[in-house]
Amino acid sequence: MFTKIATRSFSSTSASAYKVAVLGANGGIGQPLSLLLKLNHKVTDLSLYDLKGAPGVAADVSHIPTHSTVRGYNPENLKEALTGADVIVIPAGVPRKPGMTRDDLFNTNASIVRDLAKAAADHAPNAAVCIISNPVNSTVPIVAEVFKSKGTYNPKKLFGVTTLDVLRASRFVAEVANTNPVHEKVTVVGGHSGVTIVPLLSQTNHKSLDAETRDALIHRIQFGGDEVVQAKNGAGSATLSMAQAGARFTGAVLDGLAGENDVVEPSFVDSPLFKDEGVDFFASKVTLGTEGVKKVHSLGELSGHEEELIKTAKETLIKNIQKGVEFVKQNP
Ligand SMILES: NC(=O)C1=CN([C@@H]2O[C@H](COP(=O)(O)OP(=O)(O)OC[C@H]3O[C@@H](n4cnc5c(N)ncnc54)[C@H](O)[C@@H]3O)[C@@H](O)[C@H]2O)C=CC1
Ligand SMILES: O=C([O-])CC(=O)C(=O)O
Repeated sequence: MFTKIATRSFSSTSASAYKVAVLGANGGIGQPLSLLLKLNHKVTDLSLYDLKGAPGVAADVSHIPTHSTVRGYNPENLKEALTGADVIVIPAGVPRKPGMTRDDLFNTNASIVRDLAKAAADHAPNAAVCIISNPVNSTVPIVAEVFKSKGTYNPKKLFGVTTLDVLRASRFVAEVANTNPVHEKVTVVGGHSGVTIVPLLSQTNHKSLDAETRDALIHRIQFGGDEVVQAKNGAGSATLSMAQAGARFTGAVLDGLAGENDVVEPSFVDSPLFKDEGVDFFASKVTLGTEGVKKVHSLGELSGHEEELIKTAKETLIKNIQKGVEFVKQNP
């Protein structure tokens, strides 16, 4: 069979030439994420950093013949890893084991994310920063506080990556409705843990599911991470699906930076939607542009049931966000 291979031309002066740094690149997410980013033609400089092992991942990934340079860095070269980065993706930190909540990761991951945020603020203050490390509802506010303390906070350039919830929603809704998940688009809003994850099924073609089916579907989307944690049985949490989610979200940020039109993905961002109620960060659809966040979309029309879910999500989010802010105040 003859397969037509698409050819593209590249120029080193192209407006679509970006340095992307992955912090935690030797991890379960970091490795496949680095692979997928090597396949993104907008990434011309892929910078892989970890406490150890990143040079090995870089050597491996660098043999893939796409038009990018790949370099691996150990802690003594963190500055070099970050300098000139347009986008920084952070999957550094420990994952869950069965029986743990994402919040149980706070004690370990808060300081990891704080320290990486300090380095990012010092060496790449204009980069878009995409946070994967859990608990996202708290680690994103931690990064914001660190950048504020250094006078470099740009709310348009900080993102909590909630794309895995979007992928799961597409997959799980398709399983219930017996449709092709590729065509299922579900907006997921709120945050990234349990009840803070709110899929807006009323805005899909599946608004008339009976209450029992709907509730089971929503529960599966909210607790999809637990399915993987339990199946991996102590060996970690989602890595491969998360790498795909992270690559998709990073790709969308790059598309936005490159000035492409109508780049829209849900993300947990510094949001005006519920600030007057004390919820400073909230995930909703975001249009991505050359300066990062171009527009934070409102939630649109909600069912009464979704209104209730959002109310519950906000109560937990306020506490999760406050915990991150307090952590930086107490442990600057
Ligand atoms: N946002 C989301 O949807 C998801 C988030 N996660 C979170 O992503 C994080 C990473 O998960 P995995 O890759 O499975 O864990 P992992 O343990 O396999 O990898 C983590 C990597 O981070 C590195 N690391 C630790 N401290 C570091 C530091 N100070 N600087 C640089 N690198 C450092 C480790 O050396 C390791 O290579 C966890 O917190 C997990 O909960 C996981 C799945 C989905
Ligand atoms: O469940 C976890 O701990 C990892 C995660 O965030 C997810 O899979 O959504």
